[in-house]
This record gives sequence, C-alpha cells and structure tokens, in this order.
Amino acid sequence: MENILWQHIQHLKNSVPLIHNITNYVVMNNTANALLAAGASPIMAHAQSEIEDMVTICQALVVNIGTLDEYWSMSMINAAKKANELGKPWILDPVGAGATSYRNEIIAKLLELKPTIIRANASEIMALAKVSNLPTKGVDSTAKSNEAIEAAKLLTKEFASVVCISGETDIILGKDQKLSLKNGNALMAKVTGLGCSASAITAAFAAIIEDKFEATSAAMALMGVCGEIAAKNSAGPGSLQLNLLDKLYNITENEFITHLKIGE
Ligand SMILES: Nc1ncnc2c1ncn2[C@@H]1O[C@H](COP(=O)(O)OP(=O)(O)OP(=O)(O)O)[C@@H](O)[C@H]1O
Ligand SMILES: Cc1ncsc1CCO
Ligand SMILES: [Mg+2]
Repeated sequence: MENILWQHIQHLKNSVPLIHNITNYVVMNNTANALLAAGASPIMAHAQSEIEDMVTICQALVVNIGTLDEYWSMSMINAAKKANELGKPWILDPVGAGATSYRNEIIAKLLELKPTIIRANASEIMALAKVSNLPTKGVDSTAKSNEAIEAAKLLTKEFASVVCISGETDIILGKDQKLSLKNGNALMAKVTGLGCSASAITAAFAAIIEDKFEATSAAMALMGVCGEIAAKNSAGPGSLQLNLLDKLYNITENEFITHLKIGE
C-alpha cells in the first residue's frame, strides 16, 4: 500500500490537475497554497454566472460550506449538479455540520446530489448521519474518529462512495474497505483550515485517480505525514502552517515511507 500511495503522490505532481474550489473566506489562501505545494492548480470561484463553465474546465470540484450564505449555497448546488452531469468527482466538506438548521438544510440538499467523497471531522460526520445527540462546538470536533465509524458507514451506503473521518486517526471508508492512518500531530488542529486543505488535496487526487478510496487515502496520508514532519520542526501554529507547505512541496519517498503509519 505504501508504494501505491507514493506513486499516486508522484502522479499528482506530474499531472497538475485544475481544481475548482467553492470554499470559505477563512481558508481560501491556505487552501490554494496547499494545492499548489502538493502539485495541483487551484481556482477559487463562486459567481453563479460562471459556475457551470468553471466546473466544465476543471478536473474536480470542492464544495466547502464553511462561510455559507444564501448566494453561495445556490452556487454550490449548481456546481455539484454540473459535476454530476459531466461525471466529474466532487468532494463535500460539511464544515460546522449540525451547528445550525440552515447548515443542515443546505447539507441535506448537497447530500441528495451524492458527493463522490465526504471529508469531515468526527462531530461533522455524526451530524451528517443524524445519529448524534452531541452538541457541536462549531467547526472543531468534540468526538474521536472511531466514534463516527457507524455514521460514516451509513453515509457510504446512502450518499457517497468514500467517506473520510479526520482527527488524531484518519479513517477512510469505502463500500467494503477501511483504512486507518495514524500520522499527523495535535498541533495541526491549532491551524485553521487544515481539514479544508485535506479536502482540497483529496479533490486533487480524485481528479487523477480512478479508485476514489485510494485517492482519499493518498491525500490523507500525504497531509498526515507532512503535518507530522512539519510539526516536529515548528515552534507553534504559525511556523507549522509554513513548514507544512514546504513539506507538501519537498517530501521525499524515504520520508514518506518511513513515517507512514497505516493502522488496522
Ligand atoms: N490530534 C491530532 N493528532 C494528529 N493529527 C491530527 C489531530 N487533529 C487533526 N489532525 C490532522 O489535521 C488534519 C485536519 O484534520 P481535522 O480533523 O483537524 O480537520 P477539521 O476539523 O475539518 O479542520 P478545519 O475545519 O479547521 O479545516 C488532518 O490531516 C488530521 O489528520
Ligand atoms: C473558523 C472557520 N469558520 C468558518 S469556516 C472556518 C475555517 C475552518 O473550517
Ligand atoms: Mg473542517
């Protein structure tokens, strides 16, 4: 598995797919930089007049509801419909799922359009599957990844081909597949939007890899290993953000293979 994932990482750097992001104001800049560093080409666009043309020229789409509003939600729905029509992969990042009824209403509409991949933290995954009575604290998770496995399984059956629960352990679930990745560092949760970057990088791999379970695994492995190495050389969240970009750009095969921790 390690070698296949490394080949996918090389493949991304050689392919430079164009990734359309409808994402939140908070993370636009770090997400674009993370995509560039990993080897993709980002474009952030949400105007309704161009949304369908943009989906048409891009190889994958990210729908991230972080700073949702009434105008953007229409752009998201139209973009997802166009991606489905063209058979292009699209990734849903349901930031803050469960926090408000408006968010839940838009998420329900997006789920009906069957995202190719869902990437979210454990609280959000449980909110999506409506199996949780836990209060959400907004965009940060209050639960552990393994508490959301049943919820994620429901989502793979009902809506998405692949679901990733991120956190201390990242768990990737396909229809009959499961992979746990135990990389990363707790400091990663102190930089805003690294989950959003993980979702965008997942879109980049989905653009070039037919098998979406492997694409999601490659993305989360790359983020986890790079974040872990970067955190060791960082005094705090500020330098982690910069060091992570550098590591996404210059990670070597040896670093990747020796650090990767695949669980059961
Ligand atoms: N405690 C932790 N230990 C190791 N890695 C972590 C930890 N928490 C988060 N990560 C890593 O940080 C990245 C982002 O995941 P996280 O679950 O924090 O996303 P998120 O909650 O959606 O973040 P955001 O909404 O700020 O984008 C993933 O690569 C994940 O593996
Ligand atoms: C802090 C925050 N608020 C809305 S989106 C976002 C970025 C992390 O998801
Ligand atoms: Mg998030």
